[in-house]
Amino acid sequence: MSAISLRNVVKRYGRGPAANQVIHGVNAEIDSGEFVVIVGPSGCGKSTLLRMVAGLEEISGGEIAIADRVVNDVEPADRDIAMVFQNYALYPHMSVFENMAYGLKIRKIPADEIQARVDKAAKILELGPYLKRKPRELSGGQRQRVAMGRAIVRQPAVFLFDEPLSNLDAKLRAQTRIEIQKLHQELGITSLFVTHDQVEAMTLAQRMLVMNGGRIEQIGTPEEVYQRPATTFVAGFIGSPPMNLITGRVEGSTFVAGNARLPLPGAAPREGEVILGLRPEHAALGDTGGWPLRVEVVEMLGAERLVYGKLGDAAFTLRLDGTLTPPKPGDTVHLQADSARLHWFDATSKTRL
Ligand SMILES: Nc1ncnc2c1ncn2[C@@H]1O[C@H](COP(=O)(O)OP(=O)(O)OP(=O)(O)O)[C@@H](O)[C@H]1O
Repeated sequence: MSAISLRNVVKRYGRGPAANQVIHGVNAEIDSGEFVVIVGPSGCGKSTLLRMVAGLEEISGGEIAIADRVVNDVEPADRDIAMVFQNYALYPHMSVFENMAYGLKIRKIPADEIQARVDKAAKILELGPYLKRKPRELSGGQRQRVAMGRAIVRQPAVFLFDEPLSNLDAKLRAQTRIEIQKLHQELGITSLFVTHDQVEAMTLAQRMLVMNGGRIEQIGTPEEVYQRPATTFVAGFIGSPPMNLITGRVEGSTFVAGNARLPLPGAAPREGEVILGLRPEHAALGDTGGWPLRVEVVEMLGAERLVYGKLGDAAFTLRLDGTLTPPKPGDTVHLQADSARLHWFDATSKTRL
């Protein structure tokens, strides 16, 4: 059974010829208990898609089903979902307990049941000592946990998260990511999580849905998306620093990019115009031969070093173990790449060959 089905989902803002289409026929099936992350750059339509699942935006075309029931015309309150927002949306005049209990109270859940559910959620989220405080007396991370607690007590079929970590500092964001993972392992509730942060997407997702310009570029596990990106967009978006992408021509066993002639370590999928991809972490330094990289800048990041340079005219980034003796600006180093690590894309359609 699919917990959430998106079938040819379309969104237009406005009507008639002036309408602005922002979602162009999205299809996806999310299994019961799955944690799926929608990731993509600002403006790609991920919040719009999530808000359509929540019922906060009208669906202009296609169908959305939750637990096999089409919900296009179902009110948000009747969709059996709970949403956690970026700004937490807590009531400032209510205590933590009251914030968590509010949604249950208006549903006329008996008081002892409310008490039991809030106590359980507070225990899971370690909010017990703060139940009497007001939101202003909490840290950002604690407020975020209250927002999650409010969603948990509802016992919904689906959790929807709209960039819930983006107001936290880097350290707290990493901690909260781990808490969300634990929560999912414990409760097993189907979750749809929106973020523009690819690290957040990679670490949280069982499957990720990579969006660009209102379309899905790829759906897959983090491993699939990292190891076999379906398009140059995905190749450049997932992974940090991004994959090196070089446009050129395959001529026999040589890749010609501008004035650089790079010997290929294995067979290319085709002759002629292509885009060659190689991740910064997948090139090694050799003694001679290989690809000559002219070093321009070297950055020390602690565990690793980033080397920025040029292969002919093409920019190239190399990631090295921080303990290795680094090359210096002005040096030419010799890159070795394993044939299995090369990615090939069609130069026109930008899809994987
Ligand atoms: N109410 C609206 N009226 C008209 N256009 C809108 C409206 N809301 C969003 N859009 C447009 O729809 C597109 C998708 O917006 P959306 O907020 O879904 O993107 P996003 O991927 O979530 O971006 P971000 O990460 O910046 O929040 C954008 O081009 C945006 O300008």
